[in-house]
Amino acid sequence: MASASQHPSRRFVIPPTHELRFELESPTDALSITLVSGFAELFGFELVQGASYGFSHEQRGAVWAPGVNGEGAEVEMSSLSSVRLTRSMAEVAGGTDGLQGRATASRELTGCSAELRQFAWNAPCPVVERVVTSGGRYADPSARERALAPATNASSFPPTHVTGSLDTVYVASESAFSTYFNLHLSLSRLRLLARPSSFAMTRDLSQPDDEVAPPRVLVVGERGAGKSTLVKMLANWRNRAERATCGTAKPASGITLVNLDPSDGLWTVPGTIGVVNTSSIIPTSTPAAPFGTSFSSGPPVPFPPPASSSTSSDAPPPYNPPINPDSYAPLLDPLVFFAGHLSPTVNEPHYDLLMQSVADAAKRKVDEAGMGSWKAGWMVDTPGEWVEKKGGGWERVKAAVRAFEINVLLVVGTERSYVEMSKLMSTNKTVTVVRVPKSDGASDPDLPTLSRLQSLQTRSYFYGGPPLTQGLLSPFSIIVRLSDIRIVRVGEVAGTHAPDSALPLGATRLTRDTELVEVDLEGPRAASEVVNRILAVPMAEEERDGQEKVVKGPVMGFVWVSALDKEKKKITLLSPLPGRLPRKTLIVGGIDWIDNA
Ligand SMILES: Nc1ncnc2c1ncn2[C@@H]1O[C@H](COP(=O)(O)OP(=O)(O)OP(=O)(O)O)[C@@H](O)[C@H]1O
Repeated sequence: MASASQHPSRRFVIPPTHELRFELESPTDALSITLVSGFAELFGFELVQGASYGFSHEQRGAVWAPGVNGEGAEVEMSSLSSVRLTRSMAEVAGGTDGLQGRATASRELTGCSAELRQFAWNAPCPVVERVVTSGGRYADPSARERALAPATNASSFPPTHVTGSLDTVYVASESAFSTYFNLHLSLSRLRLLARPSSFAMTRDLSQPDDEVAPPRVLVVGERGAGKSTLVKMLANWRNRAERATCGTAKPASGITLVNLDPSDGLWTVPGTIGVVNTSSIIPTSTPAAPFGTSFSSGPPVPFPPPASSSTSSDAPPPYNPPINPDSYAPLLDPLVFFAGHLSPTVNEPHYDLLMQSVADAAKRKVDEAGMGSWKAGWMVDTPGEWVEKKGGGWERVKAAVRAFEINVLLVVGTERSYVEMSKLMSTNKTVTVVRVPKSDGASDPDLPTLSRLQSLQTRSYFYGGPPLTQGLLSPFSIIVRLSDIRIVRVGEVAGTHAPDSALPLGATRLTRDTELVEVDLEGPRAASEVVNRILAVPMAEEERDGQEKVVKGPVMGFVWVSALDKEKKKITLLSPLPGRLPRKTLIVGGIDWIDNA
């Protein structure tokens, strides 16, 4: 095993309220940061001294020294090349032998110091073993052999080579985080002042409706302005404060987070929106799971899989999970809705229905979670397109303000957007429009990066990982008779029907955008419509609950179509769970994925 002393380190000093920004430029790069002394946090997640935090998959981030007791920070970085690792990156990164020594030395010199190490691995995702039980059947017998064969070096994890250098690391003096923290303090004050109405407390009709609402925040801003990061920081700060004050007698209450951007793929796969109530403090390690993961895809396996994965002498050693459990994305229990497309504009009527369903679900979650959660309010993250008037973005903002009973509209970024949003809300006296600056470190990833990330998110849903955040999952390949399922889409495929303006005078369209349209699985276009597509499994059962609930209700999970055999009238699906599909009706959208593991 490569020891820590083999990796020379560089140190950076972070003065109080400054940020150390880093950016992993290649999908094969990885980095670990160790806080050696002092106080520092990463997007609201406090770093523990001596513990090692890993980053992967083109993650960008910033270690912020909040300036506790006026102290700054010192950061040490190691840039490695062509070093051969024999154990997992996390284990090397987590090795504390050399680091503790530096910590002591460093603490004497300055208030805080941290250490950065960069790694790279050959394969972005680990494939150590896929377990096949009697419940799972492989359509192609060789697929089973392939799946059971030990992973080859070409696609192995742990990493075998370390290359590259940490070029994109710098200390930034202009940080927006102090402003963000002040915003958190203002929101905390609103939470303290919040009071349910006397009527709601007593159910006595003679009591007035004198509610003082908690902060219900809608965050808007251009793509890559740092909206999701801001939501995460505000949620982490709130949850840290709640944990610090609630004591041990009762569990900490959560805050409700809503994501309305289908391209984010926050908790499951891209193409979804959803809501979660959480008291977790969310770490940052990979953009594939920026807000934790959902366990709807099966239990994570945070321990090494059985030794069968390394029977051959060439096989890599078994997967070792990160030593530092704090770097795991926490398991959350989100309610997820399938929009089916990466942009809300593809089928707006359907998206609007889903947004209303998410709003109803958020209110229900808050009611169920108790007074602490009610006072925490909620934070709603939105797609970047919404700051633009063209494309109906502003209409969506207004609709979201109504649906989520928003009282704080947070504009991240330009003054122009702030002025426009203020005008938009000028008639709504209950909404306060607040502008916060965009962090210079936040930026919109380019399209290839985005599509790599979206593919990784889908892969993580089925297989688990990425390695620094989660254990390994074992999806099943199942074969289903075409007569046993009904694949539907919501509305016609975009672009295949004439616009309303082109219809003859007085004529209306036969299929509405919110109606289920069955895909003819034996028709000539069937393969192009479903193969390599993600299908959502709705919670509602079409025959029992009706179409409407399928269209606007939440989903219980996803399967992926790997093959369609029209002659044998069978379809092959990759499913997180073995056995029969829980629903006959499956919803297809436009989310493609190739399983190139
Ligand atoms: N201060 C910072 N330093 C370095 N990187 C940052 C900083 N703030 C945000 N980032 C990074 O910038 C990228 C974009 O941030 P984020 O996803 O929060 O933006 P967004 O506005 O939600 O984007 P979108 O509209 O595409 O969802 C992310 O990779 C995030 O980690």
